[in-house]
Order: sequence, then structure tokens, then C-alpha cells
Amino acid sequence: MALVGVSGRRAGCYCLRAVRSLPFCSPLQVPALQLHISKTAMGACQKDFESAVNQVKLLKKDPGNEVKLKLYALYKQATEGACNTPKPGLFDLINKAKWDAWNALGNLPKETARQNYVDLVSGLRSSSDSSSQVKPEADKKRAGYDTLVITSEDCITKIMLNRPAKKNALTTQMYREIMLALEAASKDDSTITVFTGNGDYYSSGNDLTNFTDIPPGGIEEKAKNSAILLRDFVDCFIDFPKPLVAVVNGPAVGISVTILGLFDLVYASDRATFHTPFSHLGQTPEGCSSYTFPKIMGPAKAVEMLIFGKKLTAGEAYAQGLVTEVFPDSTFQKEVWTRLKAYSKLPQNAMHISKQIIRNHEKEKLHAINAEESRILQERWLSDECMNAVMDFFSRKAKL
Ligand SMILES: CCCCCCCCCCC/C=C/C(=O)SCCNC(=O)CCNC(=O)[C@H](O)C(C)(C)COP(=O)(O)OP(=O)(O)OC[C@H]1O[C@@H](n2cnc3c(N)ncnc32)[C@H](O)[C@@H]1OP(=O)(O)O
Repeated sequence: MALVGVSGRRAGCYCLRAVRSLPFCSPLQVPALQLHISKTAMGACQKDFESAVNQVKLLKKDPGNEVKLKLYALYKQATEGACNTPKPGLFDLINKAKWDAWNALGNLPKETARQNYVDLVSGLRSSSDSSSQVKPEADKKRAGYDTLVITSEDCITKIMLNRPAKKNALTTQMYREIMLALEAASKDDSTITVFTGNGDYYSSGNDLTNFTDIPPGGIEEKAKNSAILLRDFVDCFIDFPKPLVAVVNGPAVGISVTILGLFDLVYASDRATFHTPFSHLGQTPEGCSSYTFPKIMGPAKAVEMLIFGKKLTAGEAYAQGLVTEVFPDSTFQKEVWTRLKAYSKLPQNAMHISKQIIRNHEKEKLHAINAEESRILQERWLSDECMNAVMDFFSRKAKL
């Protein structure tokens, strides 16, 4: 079986053994501490990036060589782009470790590398802060996200959907921010990653205003770009390497329900409901649910949800195997977070490798299903059935 991440990690360990004896101010660190930042790195979050570069100097604890290599690689990628220097010789261990780390980032865009650098430093700051003194909540929040609140504490990265007034409906910006957040969480020091919603809803699914923002290229262009966005979004969940937990604090609709089939644990408040009204919207299933739901709950129950839009209570979703455990709403947060904090202390590598063993053999299939579901939806979005359903939503809203 191809355990790609495992062999990559082994290679990393080999390099790290070679540099383990380096002092904190090793050559690995030098580029990360340089204050001069090339013009090519200029962009939206340049200020955050510069500030993160400065913050690395102020860390009280040596973050260890693995993290220093990550910082080095992200810094180089953010300022110079893809690795462009010849591979150092076999016995030049330190420079080879640095080169490997940079080269492993492939063609990661500079902007993403900057953001990941900022996120990594922010995670380091909050873990070093929490080990010395308690800081206000605002300090632990990740910068750079408008629609999410992201915090890292107790080895748990929490991604909270943060549009409570709109029931955490997912705008295109939100899909993109979630992808960035997952990318950052996959690389940070957390052991598990948690999704939840702010306010009374977990999420009301796709924000239907996504249908109203039509570009000059017309609705066809919008549908085409949206299908790519959807496919990329779901791919991030399929590929996510760490245990992924949904803390479903309230009702969940549409895509926020379907992707639960790609999560490793789903904890639900007894206030939560699970609703996929695709036919009502002239649409079809996504998030790989056309495959995961029949597999989880059997075809008969999957059909009730995905074709006929039957809304499940938390108890019903538990009985069908979509939900891991249901908690009374009054004690939901306390019970769930106590449980997750205990889980997050389990050995990180063992958990990640177990996830790979459990999930890897289906990955290729899931990617193919995701591509097919997205392709079909691209056509559906242009159908009269879908347009009429979206118009109905807005005319009902206008009458209120
Ligand atoms: C050309 C192609 C472009 C497509 C782009 C697609 C990109 C990827 C798509 C992936 C496929 C995903 C599919 C799905 O998720 S299908 C499910 C879609 N969701 C819904 O149909 C839910 C719609 N909302 C509702 O039915 C109700 O709002 C709800 C039952 C959730 C709550 O009702 P309640 O009465 O309690 O609250 P309000 O309706 O007053 O809501 C408060 C405000 O929030 C707005 N809102 C809520 N949900 C949505 C939503 N999904 N889209 C847009 N707006 C939403 C609601 O309108 C209220 O706003 P105002 O205060 O301004 O009135």
C-alpha cells in the first residue's frame, strides 16, 4: 500500500537527525530572520508576512529543526518562488535538508506560501504563549480570514464558520478561505482539526447569492468556475491528512452535510438537523455523498436524504451512522471539547498513519466521484429547474 506521507516523514526524520545538534541560531534560521524581503513577495498579506518574520526572532522556545525547516522552505517559496537552485551533494546534510524542504513545496504560489508562513508563526506564537502565560483570545486568532475564526490550542486547530447572521451560508470567498485554512492546518503542529459553526446554525450550505454574482462571461462561465471551485474544495477534504472532526452545533444543510462523509468524527448537538434538499433546488448530490452516503447508511436511507430531501434529526443521523455521537445541547460544548482535548494528546504520528491506512485505499475513487459530481452540477446549475428554485428562494425572502 502506498503510504506517501509516511515515507515522506521518514525521509524528513533522516534529514532532521543530521541537523538535530544545530543551535537555535543555525544557518537554517537565517533566511527566516532576514528583514529584507524581495519585491516579488509583495502582495495582499505582505504586512502580516513581515510581521511574522519579525516574530520568529521573538520566540522564547526553540521550535525545533522540523519547524525551522518548514519556516525556511516557506520563506524561500514566498520570496523566491519554486526551488531554483541545484541539489546539494549527498554529504552536505544541512543544505540538503533545507533544499529538500524547499523543493517539496513544488509550485506552491508565493501568496499561499506567505500565508502558510504567517499561519505557522501564529501557531508557534500561541503555543509558546500558552506555555508561559495566558493571552487574550484575540491573540490566538489567525489573521487573514474574513469569514472564519481559526484558533489553535491544546494541539487542536479549530476552524469556525463565522457568518452567524447568514446561518454560516458558504460564499465563494468562504470556500476559498476554508481551503487555505485546511492547507495551513495540515502543516501546523496540531494533531486534530475541528470544524464548527458560530451561532445557532452549523451551516445552511451553499450561499444562494453565489448564483447572483454573474461575471461578464455569463452564467456558463460562472458555472464552469464554480464546478472547479467545488471540486477543489472537496478534494481538500479527501486529502486532509489529520483526523478531521465536525462539531455540529446546530442545523446543517446541503454541502455542509454531504462532506461529513469525509470526516473522521461527527459530534452533534441534539439541536442539530441534517438536510440535503438537492431535488428541491434542482440540484444533485456533491461532496462525494453519492458514494459515501449509500456506503454509510445503505442505499435506501441515502436515497431518502439525497433524492427526496428527508431532513434527519441528530438521533436519526446517529442511527444511520452519519453521526458518531449525539450530546444534549446544554452540555454539548463542554463534553465535546473535554473529549477532543483528551484525544489530541494521543501520539500524533500514530493517529495520522492510522488515518492514511483507513482512508488511502479509497482516495482515488473519491477524487473520481468528486470530479463527476462537480461536472454534473455544472450542467444542473444552468437548468431551468435550478434557476427557478433559486429565484423562488429570493422571491420568498423579498416577500418577508
Ligand atoms: C451559477 C452557479 C453558481 C453556483 C455556485 C456554487 C458553488 C458550490 C456549490 C456547492 C453545492 C452546494 C449545494 C448546497 O449546499 S444546497 C443547500 C443550499 N442551502 C439552502 O437552500 C438553504 C437556504 N436557506 C434557508 O432555507 C433558510 O435560510 C434556513 C432554513 C437555512 C434558515 O431559515 P430561518 O428562517 O431560520 O433564517 P433566515 O432564512 O431568516 O436566514 C437568516 C439570513 O440568512 C440568509 N441565508 C441563510 N441561509 C442562506 C443561504 N444558504 N443562502 C443565502 N442566504 C442565506 C437568509 O436569507 C437571511 O438573510 P436576510 O437576513 O438578509 O434576510
